Amino acid sequence: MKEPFESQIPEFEFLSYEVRERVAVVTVRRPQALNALNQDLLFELAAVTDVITQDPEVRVAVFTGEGRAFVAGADIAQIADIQDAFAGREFALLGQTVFNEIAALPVPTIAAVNGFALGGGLELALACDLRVASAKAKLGLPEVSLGIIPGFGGTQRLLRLLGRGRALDLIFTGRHVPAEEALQLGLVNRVGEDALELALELARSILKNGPVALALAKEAVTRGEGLELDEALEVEADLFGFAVTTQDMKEGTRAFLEKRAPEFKGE
Ligand SMILES: C/C=C/C(=O)SCCNC(=O)CCNC(=O)[C@H](O)C(C)(C)COP(=O)(O)OP(=O)(O)OC[C@H]1O[C@@H](n2cnc3c(N)ncnc32)[C@H](O)[C@@H]1OP(=O)(O)O
Repeated sequence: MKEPFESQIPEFEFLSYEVRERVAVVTVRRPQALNALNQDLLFELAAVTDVITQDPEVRVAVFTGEGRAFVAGADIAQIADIQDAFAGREFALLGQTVFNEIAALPVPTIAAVNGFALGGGLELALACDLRVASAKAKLGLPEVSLGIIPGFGGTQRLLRLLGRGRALDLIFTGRHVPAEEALQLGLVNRVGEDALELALELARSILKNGPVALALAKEAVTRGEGLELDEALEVEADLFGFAVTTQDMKEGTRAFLEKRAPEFKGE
């Protein structure tokens, strides 16, 4: 007999994982250190991406933090112990690999920024597709204040999201950007009282749509980002071609013509 999926979920020390109405909620739980990312926590984040990918229930994933921080960065005590350039590069590559895995998740991902999202914390949020923040959240890349640079993808993902001028403003000053300003900059998509509630509300509005179409749309945007426009448009056309072959397309178009809500199966 097949084991229920829940029994295959590993025990996490620094994370909790739960699924609420098809939304996976991953909560980073190391509140005594403002959820700073030590190496074990990074390994657990990598493991949880496998869980999300394999969990048949999950259609959207939300990442958030326990207590007053989302994630206050990589663990500064561990960084202080790094002895040479090789080990420093390995540390950056570890964080980049884990965040690449999060960025490559097939389902839409949302960072619910409930408090400080600094350094590696903002880099985690930047690896998600969308970011929502509570009004009290503060976001930034303060690495230069420690004599280092963002190393978990921040220099590249912030550049792509905000453009060179605004990215370098945040990277050079290392300042903590308040949520309202982050909204104006386009660093976050929405601001409200409670980041998790906001993320779940956003997830609900995504869940109404065709699951395969969501994955294909994410793939089109992701693959197109690094290409010339003509090549990127070819990728879009190919993925559109795939979308029209799905059961979800048949259901979505039929439901429209029959003036009823679609019932997508993700096939
Ligand atoms: C490649 C990636 C590189 C990086 O990510 S480098 C790290 C970038 N992040 C930062 O530079 C932020 C560091 N943290 C802070 O600046 C402050 O915290 C805050 C402004 C976020 C909050 O300040 P306050 O409210 O005064 O709290 P508190 O007493 O500083 O922090 C509570 C406990 O949390 C620990 N902690 C906070 N951030 C980190 C961290 N990133 N790494 C390791 N520990 C951290 C502290 O040390 C302390 O611990 P204790 O109570 O034992 O003194």
